[in-house]
Amino acid sequence: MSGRPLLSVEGAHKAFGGLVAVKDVDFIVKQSELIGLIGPNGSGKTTMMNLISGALKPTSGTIRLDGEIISGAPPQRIARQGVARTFQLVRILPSLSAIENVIAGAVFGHVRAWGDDAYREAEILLERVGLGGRANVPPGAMNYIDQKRLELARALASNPRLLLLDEWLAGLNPSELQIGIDLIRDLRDDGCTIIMVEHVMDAIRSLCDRCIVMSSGIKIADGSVQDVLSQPEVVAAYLGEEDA
Ligand SMILES: Nc1ncnc2c1ncn2[C@@H]1O[C@H](COP(=O)(O)OP(=O)(O)OP(=O)(O)O)[C@@H](O)[C@H]1O
Repeated sequence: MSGRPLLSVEGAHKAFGGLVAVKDVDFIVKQSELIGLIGPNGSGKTTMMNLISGALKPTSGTIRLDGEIISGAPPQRIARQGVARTFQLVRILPSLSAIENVIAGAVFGHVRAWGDDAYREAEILLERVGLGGRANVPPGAMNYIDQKRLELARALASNPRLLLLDEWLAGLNPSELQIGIDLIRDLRDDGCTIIMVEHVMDAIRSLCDRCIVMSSGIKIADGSVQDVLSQPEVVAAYLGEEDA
């Protein structure tokens, strides 16, 4: 992948008291890459996403977005700088309609849009994620995959430079999973830069340019999916895990 570096993580370290969740992790994500961040349960993947999005401040280390330091900044500032995310447990505003949720993403994000412009863009995004014609539906009346689609549309509404997907495919049935994979593939093909934390290995295999493997807070592998998944240390880390 020949793009320029968009995200650089240098010596990222996060301790919760005596527990080190992320230990001196370094990696670079280039423009338009789709990176899988994988590893066994409790290996530090979500903590790493939280360090990038600003939900957590690193104990030490530096994270840069397009050369600018973002580590330690509040999450709303990092969102404005162009990092959008979805959460392991869907977070949408239940009292707002679908389209209002998407507009909220546009208002607080990287490329801010207001009024009619925001409405039109939100309609396009709803269409894009497969929710065309459902602008006025309250999220509570949607099934799980549609809520996931909505959260993705909200994240995309800010026109992010970097999209973080935290187990976005979790909990989908096999046919929904294929829809979800196709949707992420479309984003990738449009040049979106994405880090996806995922346990669904078929999705990692079919979507990712590269994957980074964490185990006990340490980055143990970084490379093409095929190479990484055949490394003995990675196999050992997954031993006993369902997806190994
Ligand atoms: N806020 C917190 N306070 C204390 N410990 C935490 C906190 N957040 C995470 N941890 C611990 O840090 C370690 C890494 O957790 P993390 O959620 O980052 O792992 P993960 O790889 O995302 O796991 P999973 O795949 O199960 O979601 C775990 O031991 C977890 O219990």
